[in-house]
Amino acid sequence: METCVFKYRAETSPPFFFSLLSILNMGLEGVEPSALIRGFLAECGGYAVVDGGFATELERHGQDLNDPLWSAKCLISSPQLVRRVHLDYLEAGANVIMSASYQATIQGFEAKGLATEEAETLIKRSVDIACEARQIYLQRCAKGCWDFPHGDKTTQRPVLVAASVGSYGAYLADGSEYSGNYGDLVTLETLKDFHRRRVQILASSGADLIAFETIPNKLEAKAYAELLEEENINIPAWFSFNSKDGINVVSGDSIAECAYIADSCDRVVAVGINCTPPRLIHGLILSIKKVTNKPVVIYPNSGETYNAEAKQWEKSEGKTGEDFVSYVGKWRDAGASLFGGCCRTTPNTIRAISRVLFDKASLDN
Ligand code: MET
Ligand SMILES: [Zn+2]
Repeated sequence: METCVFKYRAETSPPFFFSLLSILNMGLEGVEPSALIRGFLAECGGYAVVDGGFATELERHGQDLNDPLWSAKCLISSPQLVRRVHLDYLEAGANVIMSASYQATIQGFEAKGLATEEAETLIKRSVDIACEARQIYLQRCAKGCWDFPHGDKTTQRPVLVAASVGSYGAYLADGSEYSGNYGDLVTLETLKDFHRRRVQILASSGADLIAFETIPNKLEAKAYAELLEEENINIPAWFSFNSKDGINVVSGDSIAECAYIADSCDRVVAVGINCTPPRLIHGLILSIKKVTNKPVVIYPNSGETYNAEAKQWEKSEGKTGEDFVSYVGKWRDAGASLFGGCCRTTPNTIRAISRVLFDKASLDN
């Protein structure tokens, strides 16, 4: 297996690349996958920073993503902007950037008239673009062009590229991404067949891990876990669920049962929550910690609610926008290890999270 970060080793040679990434380069055979993420977290200083909202950041840059492909539309129309947004998150302090493949599906591209081969190339391209951004970023760091938001400027910050996988509901673009209700006709096999090819492509794309994001129900978590085993996927994965009530995932399935599915799969190295209001995160971390010792990843949305009729985001109760960063210390104390943002969070959110985690002064406050 080739991880695209590995080729930077000769140029940069930070200790990180000899430890974690040399293991990653060997694949998962013979290595306890959780050791990979723990090594990565140790290299990061105990906690890692994940990037922020990707699609909504493309929108902030003027893109109209009112399209079934959502952010994946920009893989065709604005690949430079995709790279730029990755770079903005790296510059803001992210240790993990997620590819623009969330809603990039073979079925979705084919519905736009693309050939299967073109669709597959675009999915792989999403990871290539993220890897290019990382290369540019690391080269700029090596030249000392950019200041690190934290830490020793002579040390390379570890950066992983995660290949994003959105749910079947995200592809349907019919609201089921946030209801988790696929109806009785959708079975475990339907979901595995839907995701299989994209997961295969992403597993051999050069990404360091697969981020299964915004998982709305137990069935889809089970489908991912079985796919990882059946296809012998040899890069690690994380499972991240979404919730509307802080108790269950959006379908009503219990977060404990969902987290247990993730815990039972050796290839899953972190479990968590994304695209969920910040005020619900604390309780969810505690519930997840009860069923797994795997690191917990959380990247809430800004706390605003999308009004589908008015086609706009509206303020809701609790802290929203940059204010939610004040919760980060509490989430860390509850046991989370990876922190970022989802929809409507920005590079400023990520910069602020990075400051809270790594700035000694703010930790003591
Ligand atoms: N990583 C994806 C994004 O920020 C997650 C979307 S959640 C609906 O675009
Ligand atoms: Zn989101």
